[in-house]
Amino acid sequence: MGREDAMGERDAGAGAGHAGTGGRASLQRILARVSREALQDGALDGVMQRIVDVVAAELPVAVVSIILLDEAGEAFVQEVSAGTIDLSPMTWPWPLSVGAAGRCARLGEPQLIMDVDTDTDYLAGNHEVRSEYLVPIRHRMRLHGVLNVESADSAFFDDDMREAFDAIADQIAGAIHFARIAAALEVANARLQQMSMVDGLTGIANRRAFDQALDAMLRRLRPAGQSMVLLLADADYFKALNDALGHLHGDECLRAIAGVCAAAAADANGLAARFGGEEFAVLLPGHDAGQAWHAAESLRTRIEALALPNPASSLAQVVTVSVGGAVSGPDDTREAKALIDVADRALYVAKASGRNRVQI
Ligand SMILES: Nc1nc2c(ncn2[C@@H]2O[C@H](COP(=O)(O)OP(=O)(O)OP(=O)(O)O)[C@@H](O)[C@H]2O)c(=O)[nH]1
Repeated sequence: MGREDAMGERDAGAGAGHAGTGGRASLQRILARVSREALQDGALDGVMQRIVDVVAAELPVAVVSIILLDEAGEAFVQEVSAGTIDLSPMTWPWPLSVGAAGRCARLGEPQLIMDVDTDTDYLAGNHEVRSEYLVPIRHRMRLHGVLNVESADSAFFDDDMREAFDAIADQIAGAIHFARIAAALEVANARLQQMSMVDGLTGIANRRAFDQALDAMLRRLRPAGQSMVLLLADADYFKALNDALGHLHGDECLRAIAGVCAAAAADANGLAARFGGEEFAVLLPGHDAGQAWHAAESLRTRIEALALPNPASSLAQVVTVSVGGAVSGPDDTREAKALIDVADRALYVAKASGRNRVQI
């Protein structure tokens, strides 16, 4: 419905919310429309804009705006408005010590200004404005902002009209409350989703993220005619290390190994993951059989070069890893599981043939 339509309907039927049954019917219709907009899904800005648009379409106001407070409730930070006139722009943030809206927020009570020329707090935004009504937008104890309505008619804000705006402010408060909850939930969900993909000890991808990445990589690389390499690196004599130097030292070693795996993966735009326990996986997209051994050997030597003490190792006095690798060419039809199995068997061979070595 356009502004003209709304005015026609209002004039013919309801008398713009003034006393009597017509006024009640109009108020109910406006509240129903505001409520519909308030319940729409979407970002807060869009919801607020639709609400002021509805009010401006239904009532002959010069300006209707929602002035939002910051999270701490210490200053206004944003305004969405609609109406027939423009107001001069504000400077943001707008402190609560300033203006009739600031007074409304400070006192937490509606403010009726019958004649703007006599109110010392009124900030003149347009000389056509004669009267103003401001209502706190509060949900339970939290003040979200102020509903600001300005009129060119000094007699506009009668009891019925003020009652209507009080009710509209309540609906806006509910809309803002739910939009903010929805936004907070979205952030929390994204954070949970991210946490569910990360290994808590090392901060690199966990097994779930690895499985997804391997599937996605195979689906992406094979049609593009590219190979990839999967390396599984398992720390040697790790139980003995834990027994000798304690679990916390073991944890430190795992974090350091994860760092080397992550760097190796990053060099190839790949992914490093904690495969489980003291075992790590590195995915190297674009690597072929010719590069696999070199990549695995480089990983092994970089971890040995960390020189993390492992006095319990019969191989060296430092932490070492055995590495098993599998190569998947573009014509390979094996599933991810089969590829893991190949790398796992190669790892077993590396362990069985002495540890601290590579088997592809
Ligand atoms: N500190 C620490 N140790 C872990 C963690 N996860 C698994 N481990 C330990 O890693 C050790 C793995 O032991 P094994 O599977 O016997 O392997 P290993 O002693 O490294 O022997 P090889 O692999 O045959 O060289 C176990 O003692 C686990 O408790 C962890 O998050 N932190």
